[in-house]
Amino acid sequence: MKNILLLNGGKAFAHSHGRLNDTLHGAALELLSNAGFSTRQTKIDAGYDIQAEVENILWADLVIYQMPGWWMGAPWTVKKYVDEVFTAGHGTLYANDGRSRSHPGRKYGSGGLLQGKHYMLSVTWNAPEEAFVDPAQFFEGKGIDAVYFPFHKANQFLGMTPLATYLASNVMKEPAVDRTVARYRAHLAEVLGFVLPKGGAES
Ligand SMILES: Cc1cc2nc3c(=O)[nH]c(=O)nc-3n(C[C@H](O)[C@H](O)[C@H](O)COP(=O)(O)OP(=O)(O)OC[C@H]3O[C@@H](n4cnc5c(N)ncnc54)[C@H](O)[C@@H]3O)c2cc1C
Repeated sequence: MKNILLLNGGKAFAHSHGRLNDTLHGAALELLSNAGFSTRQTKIDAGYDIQAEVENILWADLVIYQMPGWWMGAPWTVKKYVDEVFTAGHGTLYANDGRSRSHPGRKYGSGGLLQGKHYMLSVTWNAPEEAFVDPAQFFEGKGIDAVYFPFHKANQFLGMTPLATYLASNVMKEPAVDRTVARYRAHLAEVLGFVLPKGGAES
């Protein structure tokens, strides 16, 4: 894995200020560039060229989505990015929906052209960790990836495979930004298989 596209889905709106997502995005960009990866970045809320984003995804071996949890999923700006960029990628990001005329009921979702590439979610939530993992709490113990099931499936429709999700929870009541950034750096080093530079270990 060499080329990494970092998508910053942070946005200032209501009680989200976008700063934590900017901070995590910036920390990842710095860490991964220093670790020798080639990086490109897009701040979605600042605007983007749809065709250039298709090219960025084709260039990338890994796409990282940094975004806040808004109403149980991705912000509308990130959903719009997916709708615009993935749709423009018909013929390059995906060939078709994967079915054949002889078996119209089978293999839906297998027409992606990005086999061998990966994507990763890094998400910030007001909800505490327990809300995701405890069967008695709001998300019924289903975990963060169940909450993002359609978002995962959109990326898998292109043929990409997920890397482990990074969840920063309780970020409004207890931001603990230094610890959140340190955990994220450790997560990136672990999933990408490199050693954190000295002083960069989880605190
Ligand atoms: C429309 C909407 C819907 C939402 N829906 C949900 C939902 O369904 N579930 C849920 O759990 N949450 C929900 N939220 C909350 C949302 O997930 C959080 O507001 C968001 O994750 C915070 O990310 P941010 O980048 O905007 O952080 P910010 O608002 O920028 O920062 C969060 C805190 O961290 C501090 N901080 C950030 N960066 C730094 C830094 N570099 N140094 C020091 N301190 C820093 C800030 O001062 C603040 O206290 C929703 C929010 C909105 C606006």
